[in-house]
Parts: sequence; C-alpha cells; structure tokens
Amino acid sequence: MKNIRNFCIIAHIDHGKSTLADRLLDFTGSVTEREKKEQLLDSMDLERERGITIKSHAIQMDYTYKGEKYILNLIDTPGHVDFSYEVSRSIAACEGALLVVDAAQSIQAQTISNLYLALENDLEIIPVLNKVDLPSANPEEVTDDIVDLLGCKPEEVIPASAKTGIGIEEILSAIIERIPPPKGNLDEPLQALVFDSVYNPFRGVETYFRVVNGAIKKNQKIKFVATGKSYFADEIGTLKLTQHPKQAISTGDVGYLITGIKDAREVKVGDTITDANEPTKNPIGGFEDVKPMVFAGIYPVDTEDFEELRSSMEKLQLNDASLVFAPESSAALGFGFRCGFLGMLHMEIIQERLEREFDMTVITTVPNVSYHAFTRKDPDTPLIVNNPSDLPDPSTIDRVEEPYIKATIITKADFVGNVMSLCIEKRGQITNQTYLTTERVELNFDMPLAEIVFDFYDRLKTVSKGYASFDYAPIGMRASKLVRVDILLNAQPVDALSALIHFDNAANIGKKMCEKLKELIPRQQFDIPIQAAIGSKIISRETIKALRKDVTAKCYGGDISRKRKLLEKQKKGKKRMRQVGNVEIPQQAFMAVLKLND
Ligand SMILES: Nc1nc2c(ncn2[C@@H]2O[C@H](COP(=O)(O)OP(=O)(O)OP(=O)(O)O)[C@@H](O)[C@H]2O)c(=O)[nH]1
Repeated sequence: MKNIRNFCIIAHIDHGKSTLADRLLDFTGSVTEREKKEQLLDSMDLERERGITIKSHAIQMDYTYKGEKYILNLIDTPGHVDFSYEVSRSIAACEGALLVVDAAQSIQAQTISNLYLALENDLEIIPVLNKVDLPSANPEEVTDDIVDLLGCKPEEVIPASAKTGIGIEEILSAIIERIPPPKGNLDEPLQALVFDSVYNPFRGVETYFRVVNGAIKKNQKIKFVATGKSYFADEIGTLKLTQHPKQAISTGDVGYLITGIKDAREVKVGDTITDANEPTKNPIGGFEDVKPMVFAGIYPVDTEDFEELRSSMEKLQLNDASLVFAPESSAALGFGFRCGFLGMLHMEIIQERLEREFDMTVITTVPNVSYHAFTRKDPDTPLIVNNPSDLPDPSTIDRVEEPYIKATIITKADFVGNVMSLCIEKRGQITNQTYLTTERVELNFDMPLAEIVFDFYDRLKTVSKGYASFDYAPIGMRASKLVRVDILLNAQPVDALSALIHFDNAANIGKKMCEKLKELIPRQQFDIPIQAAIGSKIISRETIKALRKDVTAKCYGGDISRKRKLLEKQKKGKKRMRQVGNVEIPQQAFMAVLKLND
C-alpha cells in the first residue's frame, strides 16, 4: 500500500488535462506505439469530437522511482459542470491532484471550483504550469497567480509542457514525493467507493471502484449499500489500457468489477461496495442520487415513431443512468417524453446519440428547470412542475419556487461592468467581487438556474470578448414571481411553446418570442397571427403574411427533371417540421426562446 499513489488531474477546459494524461502514460511506458491514439482517455466518439471528457475513467501506471516500484492510479475527471457530482466522487477516490493551469490563460472559473472540491476532500495539490512552450505563455505572472491562490511556494509550481514533454519527470517525482500513500485497513470488512461506471453492451455494467478498507476478491458475494442489491464479483481487475483480470484488489488500490448487471441504474456513482455476508457498518459518506436539472420534451418527428422512440430511450438509459424520462402528451406535438438531463450539454449529447445510434429524428422543446408550485389550499406541499404546461391555474397558486445557483465568473477588470449588467439582467444578485490580480476579477452571483439555460454562455462570451470563464453550483430553491407565457398560433395555443418567465420580463420576452417566431415560421398560404398571452390576456402580436408558394413556378413547365429536383428539395426541407393545427412549425421555432438575442 505504501507504494500506491491515487491522483486525478483537475483543470479548466482546454488547459491540457488529456494531453498531460497521455504524456504521463507515455513516459511510464504504459502505452505501446500501436496503442497510441491522440486522446487515449476519451474513448466515446462523441467525446473525441467535442474534445471533452464526458465519462471519467481510471488508468494504472507502473513507475520505478529511486529503485522502488510504484503503482500510480490516475483517475480521470469529467471536465464539464453538468457532471460535477461525478467529478466530486472521482476526487474523493484520490489522495492528491495535479492542478493544471495554462500558462497563457492563467486561473479560470473551473480551476477554482475544482480546486475547492479537491481541498474539501483534503487532497494534496500539485500545481502544474502547463503550456510553457507557447510563445504567448506568461510563466512568471501565472506562477504568481497560482501562488496567491494556493498559498504555496513558487518553487512548488512545476513548469511543464504536455506537448513537448517538459517537466513530465518532475511531475512524476512530485506525485510520489508529495502525495501521501492511501490509508486503510486490510483486515476490516470490505468498503469500496464507486466513482464511475461504464456500460459495455457485451459484458454489462463495468463498475470502477477504489478500495478504502479490506479487499475485494474474485467470486466474492458483494453488496451495493445504497441500492441494497447483491451480486457475485464475476471478474475484477486493474485498468491499464486494457483490463487486466486479478484474483483480488486490496486496500488503497483502484480497479474494475463486472457482475453481469445489465442496467446502468443499478450501479450508482458514490455508492459503497461491501461484503454481502460481512457488511461494513460505515458506508462511505457523500453519496447522492443525481437529480436532473434541466427538462425538455422529446417528440418523434413522425408521430408513428413513438414506440420506436420509447425503445431507443430505454436502451439509452441502460447505459446512461442519469437520463430520466416519462411519457407525456402535448396537444401540439402528440405523444412524446418529458426528459430530465444533468444540464444543457447532457441534453445535447442525448439528442445526438438518439440520432446517431438509433437513427431517430426528434423534435426537442424549449428546456426548462424543475419548479415547485405551492397552492393556497396546501401551501406546504410542493407540486413539482417539470413542464410549464403543468403549472396549476394561476388563481390557485400561493407561490412558485425555482432552483438557484451560485455562479463563479472570472474575467478581466475591463469587462466587469459588462458582465455585471448581463448577470443583473439575468436576475442575478452579486454576492462577492474579488480582485485575484489587478487585471483579473472573480465575481460571484446568486442566479436562477433557468437564466443560465437560456443563452447565458453565449452572451457572456460576447460581452467579455471571450475573456470570461464560468462555473456554477446549485444552492437550493427560492420563491420567484413567475408567470406562464403562452404562445398562440392562428389563435390556437401551442403548449410546447409555453415558458415560465419572471413577471417583470414577461412582456418583453413575449414580444421577442412573437418576433422570433415570425422569422422562423415559413410563410404559408394564409395569414398566421402569432400571439403571446398570460392567462387570457394577450401581451403581444405579430402576423406572418400569406404567400402563395409554388416552388415550381419558375420552371415554366419545361424541364421535368429540374422540377422534380425542386420538389424533392422542398420535401427534404419539410423534415423536422411539425404540423400544428394547419400551421407548419420547424424545429428551430420550438427553441426560439433560447435565441431571442441573436
Ligand atoms: N502548446 C501546447 N499546447 C498544449 C499543451 N498541452 C495541451 N495543449 C493543447 O491544448 C489543447 C487542449 O488540450 P486538452 O488536453 O484536450 O485539454 P483538456 O484540459 O483535456 O480539455 P478538456 O478535455 O476539454 O477538458 C489541445 O489542442 C492540446 O494540443 C502544451 O503543453 N503546450
């Protein structure tokens, strides 16, 4: 055990976490040339394309230092706020962390939020100043920033380049010298922390764990504490680039477990694995059931594909336990599902996977958060509203609560004014402002989560010319004056376009919605009035003028093949349109509310 080191890499997005991981694997000889791929730890196609690590994995390296053999377990952490609970459990499985900071970008919002998570778990922090090879690098200044942030000595910051290999050996020495070996007792009953799981269509769910006390043995009968279910450990082993089956994994070490579980929901990140016959009395703390934060309706473009969509969603859920869904019906869209996601990125991933892996064409409605409505009749019991159209009659409502977050934004001093105006417009209340240096400022706001879902990232980037980083954490529910704004097309309410909006912004947003929809909905053969309403009160109106649209008119009947081509083209253009009443609505229109400021 004294020769084991468990560590993770924490960094702001793009500061070089994956590249550094690759370099460490290279240097310790954990990868053969043949196995070398550019981003070794990111295995899902989608991840590779997006360049972000969505699912955390672990990898074991052997390294000889001063004549002694060491086992280094690198636990990879996802780099996006949607997956912050998984990050926290990966961090909990380690004794130390490499804090990677880009020498040109310095400290960013995610650097700080991840650092706090690591400090809460008492991790030893090794600061790494990455990308020193860049001409734009500012090593002295950024080292000062790191020293200020951590209160460490300048010589503790390791200058490195994950690209050229500078500093890699120093990092490995620091991992061994500075990170303490795991503590724990081999004679106690088994206690292992689940920090990740991956679905494998052939072998079932692979559970990644860190043994805190005792040992896990092949064929042992084990139990998951939170779910209460027992299984046999069919296979256990350590993770190199491939899996290496073992007879036992002991205190302090990291490994994988295969039990034949076929449903991802049976393995919960943060759960404790113990012996079924001699269970531990102390499950590992910090377990939470992950709760979806963002909801949206997903509907098949072709109403006949509902059952196929259901089976695709069920299959997706088998390997992504954080996806939740329930059937719903919409007057406008027919039968579909109300789905819960960890965040906006998670939602995009699910939508893309439905299309790529299951060949489904779907319509997604405007995402919203989960509200609590309290009625006058029963002002103590919250009614959970995951769909704006489920909000009870306003006359019966006592109050509505919405989820709030604490936002951390780091920007340049020049942009503080812009960022503040944006956050205030988004109903934020500033709670703190700290100058990290004379140039860089950290701002904290309490804000409604719903405002982040709506176009916040893009606006933040624009107002700060790209010089702002952003991270957030939920801080609970707060009462807000929210009203439901409905949209009527041709005098027919389209439930899928309803949104809950703060009373003060309702008139403005209603108006912008109507204008945006006018842009997005193609002209048809009759006038289409677009109205926004609160209850029975119309707050805004636009009209789409009629157009007799005959795409073949230009062809003078001459060339038939050209005519056919045009008709084909028109047919294709119809994909992702939904007929609501007698109006055709394209997919973008359902997301219009997200794009009001374009
Ligand atoms: N010049 C230079 N570029 C680097 C260095 N390390 C990483 N990069 C580049 O920086 C970019 C981001 O690196 P990644 O390793 O993907 O960053 P990451 O932190 O893993 O990013 P996420 O997985 O998206 O969180 C890539 O284009 C790398 O090639 C370095 O030391 N020097």
